[in-house]
Amino acid sequence: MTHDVTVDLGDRSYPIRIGSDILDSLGADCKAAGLTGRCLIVSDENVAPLYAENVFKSLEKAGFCPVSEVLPAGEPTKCHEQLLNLYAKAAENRLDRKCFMVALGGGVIGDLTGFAAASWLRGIKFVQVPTSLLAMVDSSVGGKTGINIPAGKNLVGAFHQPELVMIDLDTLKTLPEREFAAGMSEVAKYGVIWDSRLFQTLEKSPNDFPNLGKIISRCCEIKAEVVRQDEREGGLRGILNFGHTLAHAIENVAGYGQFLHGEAVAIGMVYAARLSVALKGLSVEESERIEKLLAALKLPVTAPGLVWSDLRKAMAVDKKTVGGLPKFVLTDRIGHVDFGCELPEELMEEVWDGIGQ
Ligand SMILES: NC(=O)c1ccc[n+]([C@@H]2O[C@H](COP(=O)([O-])OP(=O)(O)OC[C@H]3O[C@@H](n4cnc5c(N)ncnc54)[C@H](O)[C@@H]3O)[C@@H](O)[C@H]2O)c1
Ligand SMILES: O=C(O)C(=O)C[C@@H](O)[C@H](O)[C@H](O)COP(=O)(O)O
Ligand SMILES: [Zn+2]
Repeated sequence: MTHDVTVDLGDRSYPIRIGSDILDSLGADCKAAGLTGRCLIVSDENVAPLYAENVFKSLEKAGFCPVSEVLPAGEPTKCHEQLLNLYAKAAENRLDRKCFMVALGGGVIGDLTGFAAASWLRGIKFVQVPTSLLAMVDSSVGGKTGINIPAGKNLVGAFHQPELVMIDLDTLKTLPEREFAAGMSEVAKYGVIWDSRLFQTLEKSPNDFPNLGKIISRCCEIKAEVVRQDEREGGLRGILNFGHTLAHAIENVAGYGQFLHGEAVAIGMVYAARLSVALKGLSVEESERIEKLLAALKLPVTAPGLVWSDLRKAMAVDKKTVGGLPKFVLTDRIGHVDFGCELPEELMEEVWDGIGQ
């Protein structure tokens, strides 16, 4: 059985299809979505051996002509060299404007492939098949695509919506524990920014998720609603960046290796919660609840060894920085946030000192 959440964007609307053991129907669903021609399936070295054959066969059976490209796993793959590599594959396989790409994997593959599709021939269609928890609840939905460059995280990219998002919950069975926890970080984010009941559900049993499908579906609903209201981040969409102002700086300064994105976001959310106590009247008790939940989800809540001046320098090139001032998403109570908040420099450093140690 499948369940659909719709991302409602007029003539660019698309379904997020959620179900178990549904990779076999990808080809038929792509056909139903009006896709045609050849397609380039992009995956990584961990995911491809597990799922690429199924996806390939399903697309072939539905009459498409698939070709595959398998990239190294991990954040460093979200770079311009791999983007050029995908353009080369697209050229070699004569991907024309009627063809499409399929991103099979986590957020790294989704962001990179989405940007390749957004820019190849000035834009061809693509499909997201997220296989990590993080990609299911966040990166595959909403059309933010892009790559990292040495100056910073996600600095080059485009808004380009997929035609379809296919979430096969069974693929989570092979996801490593650390990657699962990283995905739970973005799940907890939705609780803080939008849904206090979701936050409470996680608090009640942070190590056991009998209703994981429902939790994933709820996260997709929240993201779909935020994106419906503000596709290109003119305002409201900024709330999805809760914890990310610091997180992106941490990932960049640590060299995209030490911390997974979700882990950096967890540290960033602790930082944002503490800032919120100082500036938004968030109670110390609620700030501690956020911190306790993240720790219970097996996420890091401190980041020893990173130097504030390096982080501050990295923040200066973040895309949310305007006129040298980084913007933060802060919360006054669990379930509600404000975006675009500016802070005194001393406070930024003082609160960091409690986390960076
Ligand atoms: N576009 C957006 O809106 C958005 C939102 C959130 C995060 N992101 C981006 O997403 C990226 C992080 O995504 P991620 O956490 O999925 O990382 P990832 O793509 O590196 O995947 C995590 C790891 O798990 C492996 N993996 C994935 N699915 C698997 C499975 N089913 N079984 C076994 N192994 C599997 C991958 O090979 C990889 O090693 C970051 O670059 C982040 O910036 C983008
Ligand atoms: O979809 C969004 O909007 C988000 O902000 C989701 C974030 O979890 C994600 O990490 C996103 O890639 C951050 O985008 P950026 O434009 O701030 O780099
Ligand atoms: Zn994120």
